[in-house]
Amino acid sequence: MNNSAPIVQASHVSKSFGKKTILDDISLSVLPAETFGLLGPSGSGKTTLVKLLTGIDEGSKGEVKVFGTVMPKLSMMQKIGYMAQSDALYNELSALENMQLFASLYGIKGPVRKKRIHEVMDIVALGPHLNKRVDQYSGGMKRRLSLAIALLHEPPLLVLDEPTVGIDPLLRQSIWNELKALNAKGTTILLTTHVMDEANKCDRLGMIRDGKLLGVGTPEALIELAGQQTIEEAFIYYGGGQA
Ligand SMILES: Nc1ncnc2c1ncn2[C@@H]1O[C@H](COP(=O)(O)OP(=O)(O)OP(=O)(O)O)[C@@H](O)[C@H]1O
Repeated sequence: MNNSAPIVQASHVSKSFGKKTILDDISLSVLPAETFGLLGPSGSGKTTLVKLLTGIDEGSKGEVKVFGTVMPKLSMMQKIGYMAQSDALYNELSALENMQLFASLYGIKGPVRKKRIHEVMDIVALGPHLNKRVDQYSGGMKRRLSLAIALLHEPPLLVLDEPTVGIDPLLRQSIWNELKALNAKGTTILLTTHVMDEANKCDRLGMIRDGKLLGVGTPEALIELAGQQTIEEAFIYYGGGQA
């Protein structure tokens, strides 16, 4: 694989549940060290697509490659940090115990484990709450802990499903700063959002509605091509409506 080869490549991917088509012939590439945002309303198929791209689920048609490997492939989990939309946390354990559990799954041990846990908990501003049980965490704190777990094994690809839902604006800004710092160090980020101002922070966007990819490009290019002023207007335009 050369340096500019896509990190994620979806070719003509479709997914149906029964007779219902949820994703319809989606092709897209995520490039090294970019933040690629999947923007779409609730129910448009973002989570379903992300699950296919991470190999959690398999498409009905088409092919997904991550780092040049055809998915799904279990061993790729070492290279992917995945933050699901619903938090996969052990509520009766403390944050620290949750982190230790996930660290051991990734083979991170000893002093490295301790250092890394403190690093990622600082990123999400949960350092002072390390020993608190997760069932005493707020919804936003659980989101932040899930993000910290996704960052734990320093994966070269981060896949984040609605990472900043329920997080206050100040912390959201600092998480975005961190995501951009990770980009600068070479980490590739694929995230989903339905928030327009977050979409503007992505290097490139894929606009998705009713399981169809309406357009892919930089926010500026998508706005300009649509002859509109904002991402929101461009989204309506690509969806066939009047902005
Ligand atoms: N296992 C499943 N069986 C049947 N239908 C499903 C299944 N999973 C998802 N769907 C349907 O697929 C569609 C897309 O769902 P998906 O969760 O991918 O959307 P989304 O864009 O992530 O929405 P949200 O932002 O609300 O999470 C929805 O209509 C949903 O009901």
